[in-house]
Amino acid sequence: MSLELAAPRQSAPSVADDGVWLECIACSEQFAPFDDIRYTCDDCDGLLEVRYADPPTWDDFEGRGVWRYSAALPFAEGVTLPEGDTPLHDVPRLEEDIGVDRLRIKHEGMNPTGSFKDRGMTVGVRVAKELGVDRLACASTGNTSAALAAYGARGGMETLVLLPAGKVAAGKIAQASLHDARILEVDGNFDSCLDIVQDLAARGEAYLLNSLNPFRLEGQKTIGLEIMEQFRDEEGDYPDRIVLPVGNAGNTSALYKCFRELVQSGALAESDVPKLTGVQAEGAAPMVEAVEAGNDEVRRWESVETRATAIRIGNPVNAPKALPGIRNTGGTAVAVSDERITDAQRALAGEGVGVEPASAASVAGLRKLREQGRIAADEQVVCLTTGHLLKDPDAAFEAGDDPEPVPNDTDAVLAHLADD
Ligand SMILES: Cc1ncc(COP(=O)(O)O)c(C=O)c1O
Ligand SMILES: N[C@@H](CCOP(=O)(O)O)C(=O)O
Repeated sequence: MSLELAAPRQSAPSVADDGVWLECIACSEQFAPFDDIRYTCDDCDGLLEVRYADPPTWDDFEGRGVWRYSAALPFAEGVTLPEGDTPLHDVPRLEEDIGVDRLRIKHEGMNPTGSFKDRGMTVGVRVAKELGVDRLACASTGNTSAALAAYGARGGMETLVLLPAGKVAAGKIAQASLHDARILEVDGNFDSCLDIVQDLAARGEAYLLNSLNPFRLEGQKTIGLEIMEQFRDEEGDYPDRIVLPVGNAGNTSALYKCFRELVQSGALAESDVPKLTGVQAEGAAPMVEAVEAGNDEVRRWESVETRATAIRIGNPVNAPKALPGIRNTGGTAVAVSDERITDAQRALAGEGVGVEPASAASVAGLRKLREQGRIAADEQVVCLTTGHLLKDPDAAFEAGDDPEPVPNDTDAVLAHLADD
């Protein structure tokens, strides 16, 4: 395994604010974190990362939720609902059925707005306040818009969300609507919505809070910190592998950064870093294509389709951060059919864990990789489930059984039950 992780601690450059700065992952140019609004490098347009002179160790964390990890974040507190502290479920039947030594489900659908995006928004909206911006904006397949709307409302700020028309699950639009976001439905896919939001941001019309914003990923990094602490406390060890759905590849990037910082601070041995394993739907799998072909760049897919609308994404903007994360941790990537996703959604529901289709992709991917022999039976695995079942009620109805009409009479109900 070549982690390229253990870069020595850096002393803070002159641009740093309280030991925090932004650094381009392509050309290493450094920037002050809050003197100006930027999402990418001024010089080469590369992706930016938040860097710390002093990444923390386990003893530096106290409290609960995302802000337990404030020592690993740019601020001590944020605009909170609060978020994080999500369950790590055991799923014994699924574990046995798939055939791994341990299987745990980190259910991010249990965040306040029902997805992991809340972890990013609590930090991102805090940064927006620091920068003094007026209007927050995002492109979204649904969950980002729900989270932005809620956290924007919490922070008393104006929010604007651009959604691909007809391709966003009902629960998510309902959330954005009630939390008072201005919702624009674009006649295009998610990737074209993001192109427009990037243009608006470049023209100074809005502060972009998609995962291209490096501060969003700082909040999402806490998924990794929580998994490592919870798994270690319950199993006495760290997981061998984390399997997660991939859309814009923000979580893959955030988890990789989490592990790099833990190794940097001495909190984690390189050999204990879990293998990051990404799963995409077959109809929207540009990252899988790049991993399988050994490419350093991801080709944009202009046409994408999957029932898992949350990961219906053809141009993962965080690919330059996420591809090294998968490769350097010894992970892999796999594409799964919509049928496999629905089967996994049912299997999780059968263990009491209700997730939306994109979330079930992680379990579908794990099963496929086990069937192919690409994951060993002795592995301890955490699957990330990213959004709650109620986000997409239509998909839940399609995957579940139909209600049975019965007369308004107890004997008739008993007769109906006996009929089976
Ligand atoms: C429910 C859900 N799962 C997975 C993803 C993919 O996450 P990422 O974009 O961080 O790869 C998204 C959104 O992108 C999502 O909304
Ligand atoms: N699934 C996402 C797509 C946008 O991803 P982001 O992490 O870049 O905001 C969504 O819910 O909109």
